[in-house]
Amino acid sequence: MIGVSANGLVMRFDGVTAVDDVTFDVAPGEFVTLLGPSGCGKTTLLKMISGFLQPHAGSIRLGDEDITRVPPEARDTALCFQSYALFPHLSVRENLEFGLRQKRLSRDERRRRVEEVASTLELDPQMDKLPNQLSGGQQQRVSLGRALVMRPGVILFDEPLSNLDARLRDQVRILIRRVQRDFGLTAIYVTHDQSEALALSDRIFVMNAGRVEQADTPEALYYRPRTGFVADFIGGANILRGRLTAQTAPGEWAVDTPIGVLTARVDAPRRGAEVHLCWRPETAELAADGLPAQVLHRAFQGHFTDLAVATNGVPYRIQVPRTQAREGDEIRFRIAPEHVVVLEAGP
Ligand SMILES: Nc1ncnc2c1ncn2[C@@H]1O[C@H](COP(=O)(O)OP(=O)(O)OP(=O)(O)O)[C@@H](O)[C@H]1O
Repeated sequence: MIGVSANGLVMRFDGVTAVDDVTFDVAPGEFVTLLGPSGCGKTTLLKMISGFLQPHAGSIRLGDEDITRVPPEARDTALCFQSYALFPHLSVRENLEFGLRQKRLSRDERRRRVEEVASTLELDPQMDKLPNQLSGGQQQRVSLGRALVMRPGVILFDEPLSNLDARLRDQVRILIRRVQRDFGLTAIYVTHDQSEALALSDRIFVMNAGRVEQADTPEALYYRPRTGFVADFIGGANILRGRLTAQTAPGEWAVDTPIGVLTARVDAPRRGAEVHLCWRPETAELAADGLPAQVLHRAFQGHFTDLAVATNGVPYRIQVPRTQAREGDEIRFRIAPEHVVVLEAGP
C-alpha cells in the first residue's frame, strides 16, 4: 500500500485559479474524499494526481517517488469515471482485459486477474455481453473492474455514482468500500454529495474555491467544523453571530446572541470578542427553562420532527424526537455547551 502527498499544488485556467496552493497527505490504505460545490477544483486536483493535467506549481509524491512529471500511464494510479468510459464494441471481458493487454501481461495472468475481479464484482454472467446490453449499475461495476484489474496502488474515483439511481448508488457505494479494503488500495474519491462522503470516507477534504478548507474525519467535520462554509456545507448547521460576555465554568463562556444567551466551550476566550457560533439542529433539547422560540413550520420526519423556528425575528432550525408543537406555538429548548462550536471564520 502506498500513500499520496501533494505540496503547494497550483492550477490556473485562463487566469482563473482552479486549485490554489493545495497541500495534503493521504496515508497508505486510506479512503479520502474530495468534497465541495461545483467548480471548487475537485476534478482538477484528481486530474493532477492521475497525470492528465500538469500543475503550474507544486509537486505530487506516490510513496517515496516524485511523480509530478511522470506520464499518466507510468503512474501507479487507476481512474474510475462517472461516465464509465467503456469501449462500446468490446465485450465485458475484453473491456476488463484491455489495460492488461496494453501492459503486455501474459495470457494466464490476464485471465487470472479478470476472473478474480469478475467474481468479486459478480460480473461472471455478463462477461460476453456488450456495454449497451448492461444496466447502469452493471456498467459502473465493469468500469470499477477495469481499474481494479490493474492492481493500482492508488485508485481515483470521479463521481462514480452520479449516473445511478438511489438504490443502486447505495449498493455500488458499499461495493466500492469493500473492494477498496479487500484489495488494500489507497482511494481518492471526488463527489459533491455530502452524505456519500460522510458514509464512505476515512477522511474528507472539504474544498472551497480551489483550497482545502478543512481535512478531517466525517465525525470531526460534522461536530467540529472550523468555518462557516464547512458547517453549512456539511449537514446544514445553524450559524449565529455572538459576543463572549462571561465565563460560566472552566472552559465555558456565556455568548450573547440574537436569539438569547448560549453557553459554549471556548478554547482561547477573550471577553467581549465577537465570534460566529454553530450548532446542529438535532443537538437542541426541549426544556421548560430553556430559550424561547416560535414555531414557524413543522415537518414530521418519522424518527424526528423538524421545526423551523424564530426568536426575535431570527430564523433557525431545531430537530426533536417527539413534540406536539404546532405552527404558532412557543417552545423552549436548550443546547449543551459541548454542542455549541465557536468557528474560526464566519460564513
Ligand atoms: N479545461 C479547463 N479550461 C478552463 N477552465 C477550466 C477547465 N477545467 C476546469 N476549469 C475551471 O476550473 C474550476 C474548477 O473546475 P473543476 O472541474 O476542477 O471543479 P469541480 O469541483 O470538479 O466541479 P464539478 O463538481 O462541477 O465537476 C472551474 O472554475 C472550472 O470552470
